[in-house]
Amino acid sequence: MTKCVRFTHFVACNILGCYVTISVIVYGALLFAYHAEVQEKQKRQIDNTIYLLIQQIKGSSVTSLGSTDLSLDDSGLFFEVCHQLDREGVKGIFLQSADHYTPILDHINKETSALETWVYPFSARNQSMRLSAYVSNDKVWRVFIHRLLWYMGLLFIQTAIIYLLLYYFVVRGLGMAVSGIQQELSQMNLDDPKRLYGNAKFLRFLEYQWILNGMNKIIHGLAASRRELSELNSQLEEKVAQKTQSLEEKNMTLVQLNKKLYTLANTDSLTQVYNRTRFDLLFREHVAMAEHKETYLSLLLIDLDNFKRVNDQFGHQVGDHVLYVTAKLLESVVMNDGIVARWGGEEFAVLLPHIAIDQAQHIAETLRQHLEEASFDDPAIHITMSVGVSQLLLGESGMSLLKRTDAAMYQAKNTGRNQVIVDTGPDEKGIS
Ligand SMILES: Nc1nc2c(ncn2[C@@H]2O[C@H](COP(=O)(O)OP(=O)(O)OP(=O)(O)O)[C@@H](O)[C@H]2O)c(=O)[nH]1
Repeated sequence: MTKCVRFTHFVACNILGCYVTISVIVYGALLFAYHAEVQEKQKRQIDNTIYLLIQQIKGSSVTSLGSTDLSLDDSGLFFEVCHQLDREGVKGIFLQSADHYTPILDHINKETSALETWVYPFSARNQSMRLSAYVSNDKVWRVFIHRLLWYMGLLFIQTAIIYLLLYYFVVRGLGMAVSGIQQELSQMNLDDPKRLYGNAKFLRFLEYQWILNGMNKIIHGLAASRRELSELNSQLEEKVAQKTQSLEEKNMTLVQLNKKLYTLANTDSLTQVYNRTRFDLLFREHVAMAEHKETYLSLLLIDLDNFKRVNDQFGHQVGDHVLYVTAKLLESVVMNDGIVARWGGEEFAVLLPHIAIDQAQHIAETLRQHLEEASFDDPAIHITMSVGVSQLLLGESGMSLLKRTDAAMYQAKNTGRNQVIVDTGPDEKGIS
């Protein structure tokens, strides 16, 4: 808005400048004409004065204006006219004969006798003389300057009125022109831009149309860019979503593979119970925990009896199946009370945290009975187990526990198989 006002000033100043220049020229011409008119008027006035004076003094009628013929006899009259004109402020007085043109002003103010001396040469020649006079420049200039001031005042007032009118109409016009656009812009929706029409009153001005066209171009350009940007954005979002989905799928696959890897690393592939590596780790952890918290920890080591015969008699595949069924049987009996692992070959280990040796013995006996009674695909298959049972003693190492349990298991093997041998400590051993 400030810029508009400055522009208004610019326009107003230019128009006013032209107006003032033209006015000065017009007023100058008027003044020039007036000057000539004043001079003419003054001349007529002087002539009139001279005429009246002569009439008054001479008492006779004079026919011509502007010049007065005087005879020598009128020399007295002549002096009186001269003095009277002098009093009126007439500066230039000329005495003119047929061949002579003499300014006599200076002589008027001198002694009358001197003037008479000066005039007499004319009278001696007995010529008629013509008296001419003009008004002093000072008087003309006074009138002229008065008129000039008057014109200047008039010019000033006109300029001020025009300036105010211009200012009012231009500012108001610009305001109205802009407010039309402003209103349309405030309701503009860049997703579906309408064409700007502005204020209809100002459409006949080219500049206004140029501005509107320019703005319409910019707005439509903006809307097009916005649409492109939005399309690119949605494409980008789609791509990101696709990538994310693919990454999630890969991640899922990775998690599953990781799980598989973990299972493979920790599980025996045939029996699907923990393998020896995993069991060793769990065994160390539970021994440490039991020592630390002083809780029970019992261990069963199981060896299938005469398993070689099963292999030899029914084949390795059947042997494998028997191993698998045995592992499932162990798991079903132990459930969450312990950890079942394949110790190696046809041997299994069962770790029983928080379980004392009596209960461990009971579990071992249950296992033994279940396997003894178990039936396989071929009814001819009959399998039993020898079990060694022991409990971690206070201050005992894991290795010692293993050795004692292993020894108990071998004892069960060597003393008839299909039995449970309990190792309660360094001194005592029990058979069930
Ligand atoms: N089918 C099969 N057989 C196995 C597997 N691992 C070990 N064996 C067999 O288990 C048998 C173990 O035989 P031995 O060490 O003589 O023991 P045993 O025949 O059970 O005799 P005792 O232990 O003295 O009662 C061998 O024949 C091995 O081949 C296995 O994963 N699958």
